[in-house]
Amino acid sequence: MKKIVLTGGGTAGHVTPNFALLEGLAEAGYEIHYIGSRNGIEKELVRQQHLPYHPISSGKLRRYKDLKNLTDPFKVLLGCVQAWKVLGRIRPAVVFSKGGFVAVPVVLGAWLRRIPVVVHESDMTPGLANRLSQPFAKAVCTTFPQTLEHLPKTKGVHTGSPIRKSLYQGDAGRGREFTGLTARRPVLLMMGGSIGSVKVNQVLRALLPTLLEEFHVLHLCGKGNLDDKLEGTPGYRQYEFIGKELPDLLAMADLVLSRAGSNAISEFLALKKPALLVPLSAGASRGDQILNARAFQRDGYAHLLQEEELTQETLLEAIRQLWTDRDACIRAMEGAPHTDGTEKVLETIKEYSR
Ligand SMILES: CC(=O)N[C@H]1[C@@H](OP(=O)(O)OP(=O)(O)OC[C@H]2O[C@@H](n3ccc(=O)[nH]c3=O)[C@H](O)[C@@H]2O)O[C@H](CO)[C@@H](O)[C@@H]1O
Repeated sequence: MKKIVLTGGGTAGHVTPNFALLEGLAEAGYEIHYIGSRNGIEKELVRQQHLPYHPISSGKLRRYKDLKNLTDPFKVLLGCVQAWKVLGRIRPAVVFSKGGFVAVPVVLGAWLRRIPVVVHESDMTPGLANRLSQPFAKAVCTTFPQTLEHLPKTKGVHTGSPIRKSLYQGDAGRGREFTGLTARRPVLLMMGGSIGSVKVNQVLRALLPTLLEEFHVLHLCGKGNLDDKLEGTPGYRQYEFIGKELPDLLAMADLVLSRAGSNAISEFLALKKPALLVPLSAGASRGDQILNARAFQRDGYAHLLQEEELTQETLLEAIRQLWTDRDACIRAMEGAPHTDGTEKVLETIKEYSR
């Protein structure tokens, strides 16, 4: 039986797109394995998918410091040896990497074993792990067409972002049952990226008394960010991270307030959810979310509020403005050329499997 090793981790955005491929890979006859870190978010997410999980050592994730992401060279080297060994046991036909720091040793291990590697880059410009992986990959799939400019002509393939099928199967009724918010009122879903956003959380929470007069608010606030004082607030529900109920919560949502992580915004586009994006500032990141959000704003799929301009007043005004422009946003998204990269990524993987 043909085998495939999936890898990627550190934040959910480097993991969840892999899951969109599972059904198609199984249909194509691949036995699927996952290599991830010992303690990263990918471990628990992959366990929920019941896939064989092979943990390796990986350099510490020091976010936003670019090269320092890989400053633990010993652990990275150990990870390479471990990945090389695991790959020798599994002997996959191909490795698919969704990036993130754990992916680099796996890509190197695969290259040493002459196993073809396909990488996927979600952001407009390639992240550090993918920049390091690119020379060892046969192909680099991209969410945005503009990313091809940053890649060798022979390797870049614009595919779009793979979207999990389950996201299309959400049911608002089930969501209302789960949240207990049964009254008919517009629903604002706030998603701060897979780890939440302390900054947006604070402003949103300060604004709640006003917002709750107009909306129900579902708040995905990130691990460790629950606010006990707000438990029981009528019309408001907070969750650290939502797993299998996410499709139902998205189905309930009329508007989304979100960071501009590439996978999250690709999901809003695929589901035609008008979004107000507050991208992570360039000071706190390499600025990828700003580029993502600008592209979405330009195409009319979302509204943009810069973090530097985020106050209770601007947030309230921007939410109200999006509510007014909701139909125009949905129309723009309905006209988007293609919004789900699953099939194209699967084709690329099959093409390069040995
Ligand atoms: C802080 C940071 O480094 N962010 C980066 C990270 O974002 P991050 O890891 O937050 O990834 P995204 O926002 O792209 O995706 C988040 C994923 O988590 C899922 N989700 C989220 C909340 C929840 O409760 N349940 C759930 O399932 C979303 O549906 C989505 O699939 O990787 C992205 C893709 O490389 C980049 O664009 C972001 O800039």
